[in-house]
Amino acid sequence: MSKLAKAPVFKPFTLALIQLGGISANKADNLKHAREMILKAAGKKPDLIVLPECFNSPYGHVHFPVYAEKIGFVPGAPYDVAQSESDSVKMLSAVAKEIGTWLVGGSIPERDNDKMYNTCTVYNPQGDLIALHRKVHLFDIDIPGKITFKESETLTAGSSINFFDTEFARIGLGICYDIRFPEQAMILARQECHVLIYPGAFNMTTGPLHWELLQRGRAVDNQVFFSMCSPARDLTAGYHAWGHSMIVDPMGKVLSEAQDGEEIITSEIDPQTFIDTRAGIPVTRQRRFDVYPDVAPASDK
Ligand SMILES: O=C(O)CCC(=O)C(=O)O
Repeated sequence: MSKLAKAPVFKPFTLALIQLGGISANKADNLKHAREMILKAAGKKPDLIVLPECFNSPYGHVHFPVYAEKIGFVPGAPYDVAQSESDSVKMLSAVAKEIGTWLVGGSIPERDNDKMYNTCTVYNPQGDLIALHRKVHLFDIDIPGKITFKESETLTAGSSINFFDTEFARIGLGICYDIRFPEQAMILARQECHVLIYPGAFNMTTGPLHWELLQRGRAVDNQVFFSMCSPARDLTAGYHAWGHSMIVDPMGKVLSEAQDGEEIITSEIDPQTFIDTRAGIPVTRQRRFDVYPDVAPASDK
């Protein structure tokens, strides 16, 4: 791994999550509504806006191939949005530029040759597509009588850990089921991320028990801010999302939480909490790499 660039100085900022409702079978309508909600969120003057997992498509195997878009992003290379074949990328880029705000574009089904991914794209306030994360851990679960889902029937897993730098923080990315793998969050934290953002869509079985627990757990383990943004619950849809989009601080305190309908929530992200947590409970300096293997990036050793 090449040496990591130094993380930006962590500065106060406002984070907004859009718990998007009304995701229908019509992609153009979904993009139009997402755009309207981004404009509405911008009225709260946030520095960073987040959309939920699978925001342009209903969630399900039958839908992924129909809604999948070619993005063609190559990490480290400039991306020309004007040449993009993705309507979602074009909309997100244009609206990020229009409002002059950082935007984490939830996720969409992405097609790359014969493979499909669950993919999150990130835009700077100039509208440039600057980062992309493909869900690393596919949602394959089977809880008899409750929920069976196998994303791997149609999707391919991503194979990289991703973060991006803003002028106020280093922000790590994951998508939904990725949260169940503490290693991913731990590596992002070791790569000096201050805030981890995972668009997600838990369900009515695992949501009530695990949604908050996992976010508070990852926040406390890593002493970072942690946030998941869900679609609103729609009982007429095939997949019933849990909702409850949430922002958690490094002490594990829930700063803001949505209910289950369409809603925009915001929180002030205060670096002092990050500093105080790490000073008061100094686990970042108490690790016993003599007892267990180090997971820090090789370049840091
Ligand atoms: O882990 C869970 O319980 C839900 C995960 C999920 O819905 C997803 O990855 O899309």
